[in-house]
Amino acid sequence: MPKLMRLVWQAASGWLLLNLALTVMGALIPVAQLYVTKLIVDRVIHAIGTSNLDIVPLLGLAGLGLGLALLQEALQQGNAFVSQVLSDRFSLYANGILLEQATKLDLAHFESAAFYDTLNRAQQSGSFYPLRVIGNLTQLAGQLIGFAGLVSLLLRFSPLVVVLLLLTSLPTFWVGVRYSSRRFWMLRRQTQSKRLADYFGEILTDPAFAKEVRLFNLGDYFLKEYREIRDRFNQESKKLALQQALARVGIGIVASIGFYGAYALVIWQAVRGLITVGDLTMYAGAFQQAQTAIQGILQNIATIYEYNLYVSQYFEFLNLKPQVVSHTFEKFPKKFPIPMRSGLVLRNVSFTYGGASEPVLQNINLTVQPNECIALVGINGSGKTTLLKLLTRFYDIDAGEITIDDIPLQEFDLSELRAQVGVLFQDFARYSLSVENNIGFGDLKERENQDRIQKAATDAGATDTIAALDRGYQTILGKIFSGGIELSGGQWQKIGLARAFMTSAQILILDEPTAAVDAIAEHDLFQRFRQLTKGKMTFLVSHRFSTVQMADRIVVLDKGQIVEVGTHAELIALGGLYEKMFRLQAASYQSDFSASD
Ligand SMILES: Nc1ncnc2c1ncn2[C@@H]1O[C@H](COP(=O)(O)OP(=O)(O)OP(=O)(O)O)[C@@H](O)[C@H]1O
Repeated sequence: MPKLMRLVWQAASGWLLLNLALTVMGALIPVAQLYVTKLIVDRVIHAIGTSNLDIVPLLGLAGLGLGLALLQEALQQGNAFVSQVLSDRFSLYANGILLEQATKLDLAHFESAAFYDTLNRAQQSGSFYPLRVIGNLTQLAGQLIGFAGLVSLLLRFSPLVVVLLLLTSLPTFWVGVRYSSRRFWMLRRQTQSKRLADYFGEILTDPAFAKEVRLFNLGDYFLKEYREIRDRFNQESKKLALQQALARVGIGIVASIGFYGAYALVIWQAVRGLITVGDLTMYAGAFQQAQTAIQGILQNIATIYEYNLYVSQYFEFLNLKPQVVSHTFEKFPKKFPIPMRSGLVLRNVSFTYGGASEPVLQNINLTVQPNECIALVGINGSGKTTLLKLLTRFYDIDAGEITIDDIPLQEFDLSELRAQVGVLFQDFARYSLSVENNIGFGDLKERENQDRIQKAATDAGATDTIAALDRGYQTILGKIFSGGIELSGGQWQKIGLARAFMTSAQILILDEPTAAVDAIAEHDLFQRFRQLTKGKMTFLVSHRFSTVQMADRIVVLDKGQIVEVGTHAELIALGGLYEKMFRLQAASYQSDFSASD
């Protein structure tokens, strides 16, 4: 609760105070209205009894009643406006914090189902429930003040009535809390199934799946799965709602007994002449309002309790901590050497993915000169991408050491390190934004520098692709937004490559960036890449040996270990795994050629 209060205060302190003030003022009006009604009734009865009607004070009281009613209406409308502004401000603030937190977390978080459960719950809870808690709290403050006023009226009549009122209202509270928490735990339990249903929904609506869904006729299957899960949720919800409704019937009976008991008492007192008819009207009204108020208060507390459970899910997400941080030397991180002198060294490096039982990389030893081009080769799953991800500290290693100019990677500021390692991954991002943005994001400060962007596009061999687009660099890519143009896989790769060329990083990594381009284009591209990156440390992963041969040295990985290192000629002469893979690919090309002959 204090955390939440701080959050709302930071988001919109002025609007929160205004909301509170208007609610409290609005709560006092019904009490004043009751008192004015009593004064009117007493005057009328007095006038009837004495046949002496003094109309002016009566009109004054009626005017006061009207004024109070108008004021209440104005306060209600004013508060509705204030609540809307508060709500808009807060949801923007809370969502912003959630997204900010998401950008700070590790890549490893995005590879865990538990993380997605937490994120999903935070997204569901974050924008709605915190404000509901605040709304209910201000409402509660108003209710308590209004209730105190009514109680002070009732105490003049009988403390017993107040006790009766409290006792007959307690079951409301109990039922409220019980069913709120049951509903909360039900929804929490359903998180993963709900995500699965959402996922099925996404498959049916996401363009990435649209082709296969039609081709394999998967639509009905996913729809059925979706409906089954949602229907199960509906059944559970219905069962709970029915139990809650029955419990509420019981509460209603208890409350009615309380109300009519007290009402009888008031009438009895009036009949005995102990109170005036005005008092009778006031007490009956006060009792009814007080009962509604206390039930409202207790129900409100139960609701706050329930909403707080949801809010805790929002904070659960905000409490996640990234593991990979610039922590060790936060105050004085080492400067990344520009230029690098001795280069990169991996010493006995081992790494296991979180949740995996076996290490994916074991005992890796490798030294790379600042101007060297290294090709990584190995069968699928041998650990090539993982090794490259360690260089950007997407994960921290379990054992060994990775250094640049003898400085361990952890001693650099994380963002400075990442600015020095430019990567184009296999699964690079395709932003459904302009070509200019897609390339410019490679160096955010230069994203409007047309010359840099055009040079990067030229280096990546993307100029022909861009020239063919109607709006050139301003063309929106992808089909999600109006006017968007979809590119082929190879064209997208060139755009991605141009983004990698935007960076002024000293280490450049291309992880199978050319899988979707043809062999000739790949050969051209790597030749250009070699020229452009002369003097830089570069890594490339490719399954095409014609490309791999261009590297200064080739590192062969097998089951997470380096098994061979050398030039193409050396490795062929060695007659090991590399030679075998090379021979197999050459043979398949030959058979392709002879088949086409
Ligand atoms: N995020 C991850 N979490 C857990 N295991 C992973 C993760 N990424 C990869 N792996 C596992 O690590 C091993 C090596 O994967 P990696 O992607 O490094 O191989 P690769 O050599 O680049 O393969 P490819 O040639 O198919 O791209 C594989 O067995 C894979 O299942």
